[in-house]
Amino acid sequence: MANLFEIQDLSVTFRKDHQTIHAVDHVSFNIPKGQTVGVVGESGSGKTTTGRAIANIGPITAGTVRYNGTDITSFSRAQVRDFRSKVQMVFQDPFAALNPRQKVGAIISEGLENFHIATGQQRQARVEALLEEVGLPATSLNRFPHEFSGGQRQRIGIARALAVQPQFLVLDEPISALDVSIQAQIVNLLHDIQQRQQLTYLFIAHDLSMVRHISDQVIVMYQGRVMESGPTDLVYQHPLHPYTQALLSAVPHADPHFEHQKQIQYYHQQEATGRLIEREPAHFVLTAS
Ligand SMILES: Nc1ncnc2c1ncn2[C@@H]1O[C@H](COP(=O)(O)OP(=O)(O)OP(=O)(O)O)[C@@H](O)[C@H]1O
Repeated sequence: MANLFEIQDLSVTFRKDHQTIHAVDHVSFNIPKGQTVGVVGESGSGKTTTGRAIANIGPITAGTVRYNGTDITSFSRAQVRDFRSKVQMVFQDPFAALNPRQKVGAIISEGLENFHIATGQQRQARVEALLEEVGLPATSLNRFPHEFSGGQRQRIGIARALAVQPQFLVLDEPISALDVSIQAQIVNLLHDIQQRQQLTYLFIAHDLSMVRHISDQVIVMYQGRVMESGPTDLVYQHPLHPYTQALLSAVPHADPHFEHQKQIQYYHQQEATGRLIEREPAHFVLTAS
Protein backbone atom coordinates (compact mmCIF):
# COMPACT_ATOMS: atom_id res chain seq x y z
CA MET A 1 0.00 0.00 0.00
CA ALA A 2 1.31 3.46 -0.90
CA ASN A 3 2.36 5.74 1.93
CA LEU A 4 0.80 9.18 2.23
CA PHE A 5 3.55 10.17 4.69
CA GLU A 6 7.04 8.84 5.33
CA ILE A 7 8.61 10.17 8.50
CA GLN A 8 12.29 9.51 8.83
CA ASP A 9 14.52 10.33 11.80
CA LEU A 10 12.28 13.22 12.79
CA SER A 11 13.69 15.26 15.66
CA VAL A 12 12.28 18.41 17.23
CA THR A 13 14.12 20.29 19.96
CA PHE A 14 13.03 23.35 21.93
CA ARG A 15 15.12 25.75 24.00
CA LYS A 16 13.60 26.54 27.37
CA ASP A 17 15.31 28.09 30.40
CA HIS A 18 18.77 27.56 28.83
CA GLN A 19 18.01 23.88 28.35
CA THR A 20 17.42 21.83 25.23
CA ILE A 21 14.24 19.77 25.28
CA HIS A 22 14.28 16.79 22.92
CA ALA A 23 10.52 16.77 22.35
CA VAL A 24 10.82 14.34 19.40
CA ASP A 25 13.94 12.23 19.12
CA HIS A 26 14.74 10.35 15.89
CA VAL A 27 11.21 9.15 15.20
CA SER A 28 10.53 7.12 12.02
CA PHE A 29 7.28 5.64 10.74
CA ASN A 30 5.04 5.56 7.69
CA ILE A 31 1.39 6.49 7.32
CA PRO A 32 -0.19 4.35 4.58
CA LYS A 33 -2.98 5.90 2.52
CA GLY A 34 -6.45 5.21 3.87
CA GLN A 35 -5.18 3.88 7.19
CA THR A 36 -5.11 5.16 10.76
CA VAL A 37 -1.88 5.34 12.69
CA GLY A 38 -2.44 5.72 16.42
CA VAL A 39 0.19 7.56 18.48
CA VAL A 40 -0.02 6.84 22.20
CA GLY A 41 2.02 7.87 25.20
CA GLU A 42 1.61 9.83 28.37
CA SER A 43 1.61 13.61 28.61
CA GLY A 44 4.83 15.19 27.36
CA SER A 45 5.95 12.18 25.29
CA GLY A 46 6.07 14.23 22.09
CA LYS A 47 2.81 13.20 20.40
CA THR A 48 1.49 16.69 19.64
CA THR A 49 4.91 17.94 18.51
CA THR A 50 5.10 14.98 16.10
CA GLY A 51 1.58 15.69 14.77
CA ARG A 52 2.32 19.39 14.32
CA ALA A 53 5.57 18.67 12.45
CA ILE A 54 3.73 16.29 10.10
CA ALA A 55 0.98 18.87 9.53
CA ASN A 56 3.68 21.44 8.70
CA ILE A 57 2.54 23.82 11.44
CA GLY A 58 5.31 22.96 13.92
CA PRO A 59 9.10 23.00 13.74
CA ILE A 60 11.31 20.24 12.34
CA THR A 61 14.84 20.32 13.76
CA ALA A 62 16.21 17.33 11.83
CA GLY A 63 15.00 14.46 9.70
CA THR A 64 12.39 14.46 6.95
CA VAL A 65 8.63 14.31 6.56
CA ARG A 66 7.65 13.25 3.04
CA TYR A 67 4.12 13.76 1.74
CA ASN A 68 3.36 11.74 -1.41
CA GLY A 69 7.12 11.40 -1.77
CA THR A 70 7.99 15.12 -1.43
CA ASP A 71 9.86 16.61 1.54
CA ILE A 72 7.37 19.07 3.09
CA THR A 73 10.16 21.54 3.89
CA SER A 74 10.95 21.86 0.18
CA PHE A 75 7.39 22.78 -0.85
CA SER A 76 6.77 25.70 -3.23
CA ARG A 77 4.17 28.31 -2.20
CA ALA A 78 1.56 26.57 -4.33
CA GLN A 79 2.38 23.21 -2.73
CA VAL A 80 2.13 24.74 0.76
CA ARG A 81 -1.32 26.10 -0.08
CA ASP A 82 -2.48 22.76 -1.47
CA PHE A 83 -1.10 20.97 1.60
CA ARG A 84 -2.93 23.40 3.91
CA SER A 85 -6.26 22.24 2.52
CA LYS A 86 -5.35 18.56 2.23
CA VAL A 87 -4.15 18.31 5.83
CA GLN A 88 -6.41 19.39 8.69
CA MET A 89 -6.27 19.18 12.48
CA VAL A 90 -8.95 18.33 15.02
CA PHE A 91 -8.13 19.34 18.59
CA GLN A 92 -8.82 17.96 22.04
CA ASP A 93 -10.88 20.82 23.41
CA PRO A 94 -13.57 21.59 20.86
CA PHE A 95 -14.80 24.58 22.85
CA ALA A 96 -11.42 26.31 22.95
CA ALA A 97 -10.95 25.58 19.24
CA LEU A 98 -14.24 27.22 18.19
CA ASN A 99 -14.71 30.98 18.14
CA PRO A 100 -17.54 31.59 20.66
CA ARG A 101 -18.67 34.74 18.81
CA GLN A 102 -19.14 33.01 15.47
CA LYS A 103 -22.21 31.04 14.50
CA VAL A 104 -21.61 27.43 13.51
CA GLY A 105 -22.35 28.21 9.85
CA ALA A 106 -19.61 30.86 9.78
CA ILE A 107 -17.14 28.59 11.60
CA ILE A 108 -17.60 25.79 9.10
CA SER A 109 -17.63 27.99 6.01
CA GLU A 110 -14.42 29.86 6.91
CA GLY A 111 -12.27 27.25 5.16
CA LEU A 112 -14.61 27.32 2.14
CA GLU A 113 -13.98 31.06 1.82
CA ASN A 114 -10.21 30.79 2.36
CA PHE A 115 -9.84 28.17 -0.31
CA HIS A 116 -12.50 29.62 -2.63
CA ILE A 117 -14.62 26.46 -2.44
CA ALA A 118 -18.25 27.15 -3.38
CA THR A 119 -19.95 30.55 -3.28
CA GLY A 120 -23.21 32.03 -1.89
CA GLN A 121 -26.05 29.53 -2.05
CA GLN A 122 -23.68 26.66 -2.80
CA ARG A 123 -21.74 27.45 0.35
CA GLN A 124 -24.83 27.21 2.55
CA ALA A 125 -25.78 23.89 0.94
CA ARG A 126 -22.25 22.62 1.51
CA VAL A 127 -22.34 23.62 5.21
CA GLU A 128 -25.70 21.86 5.61
CA ALA A 129 -24.28 18.72 3.95
CA LEU A 130 -21.25 18.84 6.27
CA LEU A 131 -23.49 19.13 9.34
CA GLU A 132 -25.46 16.14 8.12
CA GLU A 133 -22.20 14.24 7.53
CA VAL A 134 -21.30 14.65 11.22
CA GLY A 135 -24.82 13.87 12.48
CA LEU A 136 -26.06 17.36 13.36
CA PRO A 137 -29.28 19.01 12.13
CA ALA A 138 -28.89 21.58 9.34
CA THR A 139 -30.48 24.22 11.61
CA SER A 140 -27.32 24.09 13.77
CA LEU A 141 -25.68 26.60 11.45
CA ASN A 142 -27.60 29.48 13.03
CA ARG A 143 -26.53 28.64 16.56
CA PHE A 144 -23.44 29.42 18.65
CA PRO A 145 -20.92 26.84 19.98
CA HIS A 146 -22.01 27.29 23.62
CA GLU A 147 -25.47 26.00 22.72
CA PHE A 148 -24.03 22.54 22.05
CA SER A 149 -22.77 19.70 24.25
CA GLY A 150 -19.10 18.64 24.24
CA GLY A 151 -19.71 15.78 21.81
CA GLN A 152 -21.72 18.02 19.48
CA ARG A 153 -18.99 20.65 19.56
CA GLN A 154 -16.45 18.03 18.55
CA ARG A 155 -18.77 17.15 15.65
CA ILE A 156 -18.66 20.82 14.64
CA GLY A 157 -14.84 20.75 14.84
CA ILE A 158 -14.81 17.67 12.60
CA ALA A 159 -17.22 19.33 10.11
CA ARG A 160 -14.93 22.37 9.99
CA ALA A 161 -11.92 20.14 9.27
CA LEU A 162 -13.83 18.29 6.53
CA ALA A 163 -15.05 21.49 4.84
CA VAL A 164 -11.94 21.89 2.69
CA GLN A 165 -12.06 18.28 1.47
CA PRO A 166 -8.87 17.07 3.17
CA GLN A 167 -7.06 13.77 2.58
CA PHE A 168 -5.53 13.57 6.00
CA LEU A 169 -6.58 14.49 9.54
CA VAL A 170 -4.35 14.87 12.58
CA LEU A 171 -6.75 14.02 15.40
CA ASP A 172 -5.04 15.33 18.53
CA GLU A 173 -6.79 13.68 21.49
CA PRO A 174 -10.19 14.33 19.88
CA ILE A 175 -12.14 12.38 22.49
CA SER A 176 -10.07 12.86 25.66
CA ALA A 177 -12.21 15.74 26.93
CA LEU A 178 -15.52 13.93 26.32
CA ASP A 179 -17.66 11.76 28.57
CA VAL A 180 -16.86 8.07 28.18
CA SER A 181 -20.37 7.43 26.81
CA ILE A 182 -19.78 9.97 24.03
CA GLN A 183 -16.25 8.87 23.15
CA ALA A 184 -17.35 5.73 21.29
CA GLN A 185 -19.86 7.76 19.25
CA ILE A 186 -17.16 10.14 18.05
CA VAL A 187 -14.74 7.29 17.28
CA ASN A 188 -17.49 5.55 15.30
CA LEU A 189 -18.28 8.78 13.47
CA LEU A 190 -14.61 9.28 12.57
CA HIS A 191 -14.41 5.70 11.37
CA ASP A 192 -17.53 6.04 9.20
CA ILE A 193 -16.28 9.29 7.68
CA GLN A 194 -12.92 7.68 6.96
CA GLN A 195 -14.65 4.84 5.09
CA ARG A 196 -16.91 7.19 3.13
CA GLN A 197 -14.24 9.71 2.18
CA GLN A 198 -11.17 7.43 2.09
CA LEU A 199 -9.31 9.58 4.57
CA THR A 200 -6.01 8.88 6.29
CA TYR A 201 -5.70 9.60 10.03
CA LEU A 202 -3.01 10.21 12.63
CA PHE A 203 -4.89 9.59 15.89
CA ILE A 204 -3.14 10.90 19.00
CA ALA A 205 -4.19 9.64 22.44
CA HIS A 206 -2.61 9.15 25.86
CA ASP A 207 -4.66 6.03 26.45
CA LEU A 208 -4.23 2.84 24.44
CA SER A 209 -7.85 1.79 24.76
CA MET A 210 -9.00 4.89 22.87
CA VAL A 211 -7.09 4.15 19.69
CA ARG A 212 -7.54 0.40 19.61
CA HIS A 213 -10.72 0.26 17.57
CA ILE A 214 -9.73 2.78 14.96
CA SER A 215 -5.99 2.27 14.43
CA ASP A 216 -4.37 -0.09 11.93
CA GLN A 217 -0.90 0.62 13.32
CA VAL A 218 0.14 1.90 16.73
CA ILE A 219 3.22 3.89 17.72
CA VAL A 220 4.04 4.00 21.44
CA MET A 221 6.05 7.07 22.44
CA TYR A 222 7.93 7.90 25.61
CA GLN A 223 10.14 10.94 26.14
CA GLY A 224 10.18 11.76 22.44
CA ARG A 225 11.16 8.29 21.29
CA VAL A 226 9.28 5.39 19.76
CA MET A 227 9.28 2.56 22.28
CA GLU A 228 7.29 0.11 20.24
CA SER A 229 5.31 0.07 17.03
CA GLY A 230 3.40 -2.43 14.95
CA PRO A 231 -0.02 -3.58 13.77
CA THR A 232 -2.60 -2.69 16.43
CA ASP A 233 -3.73 -6.23 17.26
CA LEU A 234 -0.16 -7.42 17.69
CA VAL A 235 0.80 -4.55 19.99
CA TYR A 236 -2.34 -5.01 22.10
CA GLN A 237 -2.22 -8.78 22.32
CA HIS A 238 1.53 -9.15 22.69
CA PRO A 239 3.01 -5.88 23.94
CA LEU A 240 6.76 -6.35 24.00
CA HIS A 241 8.02 -3.22 25.63
CA PRO A 242 7.54 -2.92 29.40
CA TYR A 243 6.32 0.63 28.89
CA THR A 244 3.54 -0.56 26.56
CA GLN A 245 2.66 -3.30 29.03
CA ALA A 246 2.42 -0.72 31.78
CA LEU A 247 0.23 1.55 29.62
CA LEU A 248 -2.04 -1.38 28.86
CA SER A 249 -2.29 -2.58 32.40
CA ALA A 250 -3.83 0.82 33.29
CA VAL A 251 -1.72 1.13 36.42
CA PRO A 252 -1.36 4.86 36.96
CA HIS A 253 1.97 4.58 38.77
CA ALA A 254 4.29 1.83 37.63
CA ASP A 255 7.41 0.76 39.41
CA PRO A 256 10.19 2.79 37.80
CA HIS A 257 12.60 -0.17 37.89
CA PHE A 258 11.52 -3.21 36.00
CA GLU A 259 12.17 -6.64 37.30
CA HIS A 260 15.32 -8.20 35.96
CA GLN A 261 13.51 -11.20 34.55
CA LYS A 262 11.11 -9.08 32.55
CA GLN A 263 13.99 -7.21 30.98
CA ILE A 264 15.69 -10.40 29.82
CA GLN A 265 12.43 -11.69 28.40
CA TYR A 266 11.97 -8.40 26.61
CA TYR A 267 15.37 -8.64 24.92
CA HIS A 268 14.66 -12.20 23.79
CA GLN A 269 11.32 -11.20 22.30
CA GLN A 270 12.89 -8.23 20.57
CA GLU A 271 15.52 -10.42 18.97
CA ALA A 272 12.93 -12.96 17.88
CA THR A 273 10.54 -10.53 16.24
CA GLY A 274 12.74 -7.57 15.30
CA ARG A 275 9.64 -5.49 15.91
CA LEU A 276 10.97 -2.92 18.31
CA ILE A 277 12.66 0.24 17.24
CA GLU A 278 13.96 1.31 20.63
CA ARG A 279 17.21 -0.52 21.45
CA GLU A 280 17.66 0.28 25.11
CA PRO A 281 14.70 -0.05 27.45
CA ALA A 282 14.55 3.33 29.13
CA HIS A 283 13.52 3.47 32.77
CA PHE A 284 10.14 5.00 33.03
CA VAL A 285 7.59 6.27 35.46
CA LEU A 286 4.00 6.43 34.39
CA THR A 287 2.23 9.50 35.62
CA ALA A 288 -1.50 9.82 35.99
CA SER A 289 -2.89 12.05 33.26
N1 LIG B 1 6.74 25.37 22.03
C1 LIG B 1 7.40 24.67 22.96
N2 LIG B 1 8.41 25.23 23.67
C2 LIG B 1 9.08 24.52 24.60
N3 LIG B 1 8.83 23.24 24.91
C3 LIG B 1 7.82 22.62 24.25
C4 LIG B 1 7.06 23.29 23.24
N4 LIG B 1 6.13 22.42 22.77
C5 LIG B 1 6.30 21.26 23.43
N5 LIG B 1 7.33 21.38 24.33
C6 LIG B 1 7.82 20.31 25.20
O1 LIG B 1 8.07 19.18 24.40
C7 LIG B 1 7.72 17.98 25.09
C8 LIG B 1 6.72 17.20 24.28
O2 LIG B 1 5.48 17.92 24.27
P1 LIG B 1 4.18 17.44 23.46
O3 LIG B 1 3.11 18.46 23.69
O4 LIG B 1 4.56 17.12 22.07
O5 LIG B 1 3.81 16.10 24.23
P2 LIG B 1 2.45 15.29 24.20
O6 LIG B 1 2.82 13.85 24.25
O7 LIG B 1 1.60 15.73 23.07
O8 LIG B 1 1.79 15.71 25.58
P3 LIG B 1 0.30 16.22 25.88
O9 LIG B 1 -0.55 14.99 25.84
O10 LIG B 1 0.42 16.79 27.26
O11 LIG B 1 -0.04 17.24 24.85
C9 LIG B 1 7.23 18.40 26.47
O12 LIG B 1 8.31 18.34 27.36
C10 LIG B 1 6.81 19.85 26.24
O13 LIG B 1 6.92 20.58 27.43
